Amino acid sequence: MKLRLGLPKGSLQEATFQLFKQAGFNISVRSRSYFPAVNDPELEIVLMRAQEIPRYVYEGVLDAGISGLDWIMENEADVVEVADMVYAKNTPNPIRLVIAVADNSDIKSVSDLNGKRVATELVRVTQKYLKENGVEALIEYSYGATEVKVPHLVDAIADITETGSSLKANNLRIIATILESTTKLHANRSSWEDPWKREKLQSLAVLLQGALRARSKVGLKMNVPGAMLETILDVLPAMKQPTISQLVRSDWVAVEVILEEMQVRDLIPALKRAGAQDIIEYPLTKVIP
Ligand SMILES: Nc1ncnc2c1ncn2[C@@H]1O[C@H](COP(=O)(O)OP(=O)(O)OP(=O)(O)O)[C@@H](O)[C@H]1O
Ligand SMILES: O=P(O)(O)OC[C@H]1O[C@H](OP(=O)(O)OP(=O)(O)O)[C@H](O)[C@@H]1O
Ligand SMILES: [Mg+2]
Repeated sequence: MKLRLGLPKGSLQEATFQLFKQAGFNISVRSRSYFPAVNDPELEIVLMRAQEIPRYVYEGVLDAGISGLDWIMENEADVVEVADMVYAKNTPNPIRLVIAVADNSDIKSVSDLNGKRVATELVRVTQKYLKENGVEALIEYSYGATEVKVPHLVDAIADITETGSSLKANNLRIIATILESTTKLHANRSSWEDPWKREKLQSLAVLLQGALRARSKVGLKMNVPGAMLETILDVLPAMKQPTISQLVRSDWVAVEVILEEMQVRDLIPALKRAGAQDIIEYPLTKVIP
């Protein structure tokens, strides 16, 4: 038995392959081949455009796939969300589909878009949003490079923003957010009813989400004189229950804790001051709660 899984070519490809590698799946693509090899005989991977994956999952050509919520909605694909995975092309954050106009435009809010031209790759989602806001605008499909069309070709665009650099480079100003989108592992409804496929998808989800969760965390280990232990425990973040182990033939203990990487910069000097020694920090590959 094999699970047929669609992975996105394009913006999400690199980030997705890296995540799979961290989760234990090595995917290798030969140039121009859309069926990459993977070190799991139970997976058959197909590389496709993220725009189309939800539709093929819905139709059952694929058992499951990875694409953004934006394309699941644009395709109106009735699929099962197996896992929400918050990563994008460049950052570990959600992306937004926004409406933007030229910095110096008279358009201040969505209601000013009546009768205006709007270019977007996500025509249906944009149309629905404007309709809900009582706006009638001319929405045209854009094949990409959408930002450059303002102000000469269109009055506004609805486009994805992640770091904001494309908007900034083209002197655009956001007037509304249509939706926030994250990357979804999603499945075909009948594939999800198949016990083997469901279990395979759930295992995949645990590994992928475990890998994502591990990215912002690190492990910290140190040796502490027994007498200093209470002071050290006061310094460590209150929410954590550190593991304490006795060092052989000594009254020292080893203290181990997993925490947010962001906390470490302040913590290590404080631990040192409080008497900890041999402090080591190590990266984590997976964290499964
Ligand atoms: N910075 C980003 N810009 C655009 N899409 C992004 C970004 N980060 C993540 N995504 C997600 O990637 C998917 C789009 O992927 P895909 O690669 O098929 O299109 P694309 O990036 O427009 O391709 P291309 O590179 O040919 O323009 C969407 O589901 C979107 O949510
Ligand atoms: O906020 P940012 O970090 O700048 O990312 C957003 C940009 O990335 C995507 O473009 P893509 O690379 O897919 O090119 P395209 O416009 O040709 O589709 C998206 O359509 C935006 O243009
Ligand atoms: Mg694009």
